[in-house]
Amino acid sequence: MPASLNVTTHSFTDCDALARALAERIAERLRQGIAERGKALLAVSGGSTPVRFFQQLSRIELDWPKVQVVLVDERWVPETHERSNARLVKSELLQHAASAAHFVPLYADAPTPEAGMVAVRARMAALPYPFDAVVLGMGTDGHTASFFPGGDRLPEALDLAGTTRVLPMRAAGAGEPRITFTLPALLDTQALYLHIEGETKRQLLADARLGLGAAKDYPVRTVLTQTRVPVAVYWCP
Ligand SMILES: O=C(O)[C@H](O)[C@@H](O)[C@H](O)[C@H](O)COP(=O)(O)O
Repeated sequence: MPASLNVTTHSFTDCDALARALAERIAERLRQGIAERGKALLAVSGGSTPVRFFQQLSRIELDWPKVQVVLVDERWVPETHERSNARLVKSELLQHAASAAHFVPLYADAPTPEAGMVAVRARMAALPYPFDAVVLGMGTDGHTASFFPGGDRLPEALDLAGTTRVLPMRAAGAGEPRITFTLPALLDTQALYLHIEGETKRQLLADARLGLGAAKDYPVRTVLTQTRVPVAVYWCP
């Protein structure tokens, strides 16, 4: 499949409409997973962008007890920390109808991601892959998940031939140490979404897709140019 055909863009004039449409799309995927195999697995991103989408999805009725939710990446901080993605998922997504879903954290109570890795790997190995849906975000430095420019394990995380599912990641732009699903692990999915908002990110993504200037080295480019799974970009201004 030519790379250009692998990416479709869904543009919305208002971000609430995007959140509703994406939530409905993901709910449909989860329902399909439950219908086909009695359970569903969803991976979501942290950061600030997904809040409205989480709020919409949390109110959609479906068989939530059969849904397991994970994060594509996590900052290595306890759930009580304001930068914890788990905290965000619990307060914005696992509410209302979705409070019956089962959240599986990427964080373990250990001082470093390396020290917690055995526990986290075992937890993640027990999940029912493939994902029914993976929803990525993107930073203005071109990172997605914890695939940060200059990340200490970036080549390993992006290696499509790799077999490791989760990795620690450290990078100057990442703040605290992180833990992230690798790209091949995230591509083990029925459907892949990239949710971005704002003109800056739209332009950056376009540049990354075409490999223009500095954007040719942005980690998100590897997601856009892979041909294993189509990418549905959801964008609003
Ligand atoms: O933990 C995280 O930071 C995320 O999972 C990360 O990959 C996020 O999707 C981007 O940084 C976008 O973040 P914003 O939505 O805050 O711009």
